[in-house]
Amino acid sequence: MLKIENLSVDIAGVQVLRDLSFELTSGTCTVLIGRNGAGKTTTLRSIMGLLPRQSGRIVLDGQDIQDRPSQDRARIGIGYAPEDRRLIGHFSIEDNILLPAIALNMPKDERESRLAKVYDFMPELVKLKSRPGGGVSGGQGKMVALGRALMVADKVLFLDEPFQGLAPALALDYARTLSRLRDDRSDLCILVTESSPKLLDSIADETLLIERGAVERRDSSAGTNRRLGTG
Ligand SMILES: Nc1ncnc2c1ncn2[C@@H]1O[C@H](COP(=O)(O)OP(=O)(O)OP(=O)(O)O)[C@@H](O)[C@H]1O
Repeated sequence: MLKIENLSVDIAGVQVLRDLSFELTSGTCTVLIGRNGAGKTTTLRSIMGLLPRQSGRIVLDGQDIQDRPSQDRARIGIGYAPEDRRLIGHFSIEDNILLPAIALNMPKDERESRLAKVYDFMPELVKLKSRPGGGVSGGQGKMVALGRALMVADKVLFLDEPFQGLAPALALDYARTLSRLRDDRSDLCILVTESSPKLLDSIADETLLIERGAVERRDSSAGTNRRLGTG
């Protein structure tokens, strides 16, 4: 379980996240919905340790991780696919997928067994593996970015606006892949950000709304929004 407690983050002297608190549970998919500029990317980047926080705790399976260096996030099992896919154009797709494992100095056996699991789960990546990173479409790139995040995502998977710019058929494929992942991986907390909830309605176990850097939980059964407590 990942717990975010009272996270506040300023960027350039402006408060962007305000006392944000929420929890992610293993085996579930949480969707963080918010309009442009609401703070979705800032939330993920802050949890990844890529932005400094003013206050707040980040607790993974009972351990405080907020003061650990950002490069430790992958080591402790958090996979992250940023909004811009960040594939390296002159590396092969396979090397792009392997990048976090290489960065962590993972032993070759482990790297290969993790890669085999990613290919098992996403066989469409096998066909692309020899292509250069710069030689795939936007939608294929999103799949590669998901595979790369899965290389290290033992506990948590963050996907930042994965549907943005995807054609409807590819978006449906991506949503199906996500749905399988949610069903297959009871050990994984999944957090997906989106500006529109439509595609994710069927796989969201919980939907959080973020507005001007503060989070609300949408209680779909009651049809109301409830501001999350700050304690
Ligand atoms: N580098 C920066 N400098 C100044 N302000 C920033 C910076 N990065 C983000 N912000 C501000 O922080 C707020 C939240 O931005 P963020 O990118 O987290 O939103 P978002 O919900 O992910 O939006 P989008 O859907 O457009 O990606 C916005 O008001 C944005 O202008």
